[in-house]
Amino acid sequence: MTELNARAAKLDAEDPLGYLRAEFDLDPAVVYLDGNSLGAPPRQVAGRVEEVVREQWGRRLIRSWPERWWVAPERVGEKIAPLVGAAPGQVVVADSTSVNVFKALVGAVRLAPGRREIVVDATTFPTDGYVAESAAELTGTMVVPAVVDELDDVLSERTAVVLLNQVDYKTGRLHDMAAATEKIHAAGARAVWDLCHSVGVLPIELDALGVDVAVGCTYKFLNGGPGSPAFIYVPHHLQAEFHQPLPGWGGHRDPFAMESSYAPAPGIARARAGTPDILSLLALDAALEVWDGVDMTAVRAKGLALTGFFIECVDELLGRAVEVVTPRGEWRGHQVSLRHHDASTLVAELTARDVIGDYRPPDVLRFGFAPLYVTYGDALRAARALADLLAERG
Ligand SMILES: Cc1ncc(COP(=O)(O)O)c(C=O)c1O
Ligand SMILES: Nc1c(O)cccc1C(=O)C[C@H](N)C(=O)O
Repeated sequence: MTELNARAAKLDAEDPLGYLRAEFDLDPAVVYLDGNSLGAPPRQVAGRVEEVVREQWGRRLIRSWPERWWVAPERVGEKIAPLVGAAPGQVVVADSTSVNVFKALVGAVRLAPGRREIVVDATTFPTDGYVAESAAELTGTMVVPAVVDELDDVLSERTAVVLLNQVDYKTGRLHDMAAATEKIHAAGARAVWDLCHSVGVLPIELDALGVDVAVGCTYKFLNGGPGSPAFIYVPHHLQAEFHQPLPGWGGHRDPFAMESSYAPAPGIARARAGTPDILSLLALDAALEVWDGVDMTAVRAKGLALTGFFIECVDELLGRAVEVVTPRGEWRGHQVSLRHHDASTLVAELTARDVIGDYRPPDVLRFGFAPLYVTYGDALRAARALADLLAERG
C-alpha cells in the first residue's frame, strides 16, 4: 500500500461525517465528483416522491393544496434558512435561480432609487450576466463588469446593486462576503449574492452580514434533484419595500381571493410568482433531512480537508501535467479545478472509467467534493485515474 493509500484509509476511518455516506443512494463502483452540479440522491427521496404522488396527489387530489402544498415554499425555505444564517421568515423556495436573480436584481435596483449601475462579477456563471443585462434594460440602468478583488475601481454613487458569487463556478475561488458587502454598503449600494456554489459548503451569515438579497440553487450541494427549485432571501427589514418584477398570484397577499389588482403578501411570500413545482419541491424537502444534526463547521472542515488531500494527490501523482486553478489556501469552495489543454477529452475518458467530474470551457476539469458523501478514497482514486490516463498517453 502506498503512503497515499494509507493516508486516505486513515482519513476515512477517522472522518466524523463518514457515517453520512450511507444516507445516499450511490453506485459503489462510481467515484462521484460532480455534486457541485447535480447532488446525489439521499435515500429517503425516492420513497417520499412516490408517497407524494400516490397519497397526496392520488388520494387527497386537489385537497392537498390547502392541506399542505400551498405553504410548502415557505416551509421548505425555513429548512434552508439555518444553512444560510437567516432567521425565520426570510427565505422562500421558488422558481429557478435564473428567475430569482431577475427578481433580486430588479427588486434591489428599486431599493436604490436614483442610481444607475448594476455591477456584476465579470467571471460569473453566464445566466447571472445574461439576466443582469435584461434587468438593466428594463430598469434603465447599465451593467458594469467587475473583478471581485477590485470592487473599489467600480463602486461609486452611481452603483445601485452589486451581484457577486460567493464561490466562483469555474475556479472554485471563495470570495470574502463580509468584506465585499461592507464595501458595497459603504458606497450606498445593495449587495446581492448568488450562493449556488456555497450553500451546503460553509457556514453563511446573511443576517449578520446585512446582505440585502441572496439567491441560490438547491440541486447542487443541497441534493434536491435535477431542476429542484431555487431559493431567495430577503431580510425582514427590506421585505415591505421589496417590489419584485414578477407579481404573479403566488406572491399576492390573498391569492385565493382572485382580486383583479396585485397587492404583495406582507412577508417573504411576496418573492413567489406562480404555482410551486410540488414534486421537485417535496423531493428537496425530503433531501434536506440529511442536514438534521449536521454541524456546518464540520462540513466545512471536511470539505477543505478533502479538497486539500485531492490537491496533494494531484501534486504527487500528476506533477506539472496539470495546473491547479483553485486557490490552495482556505479561500476555496468544495471543488478543485485543474487546467489542461485537452480537458474535455480527459473528462470524457475519466467518466468512461467511472470517475465523474465535469468540463468547463475552454480547458478546465472540475471536481466537486460534497463532504456528506465523498470519501478521501474517492479523491485518491480520481487523481490516480487521471494520472493513469495521462501516463497511457505518454
Ligand atoms: C452561479 C450560478 N448561478 C445560477 C446557476 C443556474 O441557474 P438555474 O438554476 O436557473 O439554471 C448556476 C448553475 O447552473 C450557477 O452555477
Ligand atoms: N443546472 C445545470 C443543468 O440543468 C444541467 C447541467 C449542469 C447544470 C449546472 O448546474 C451547471 C453548474 N451551475 C455549473 O457550475 O457549471
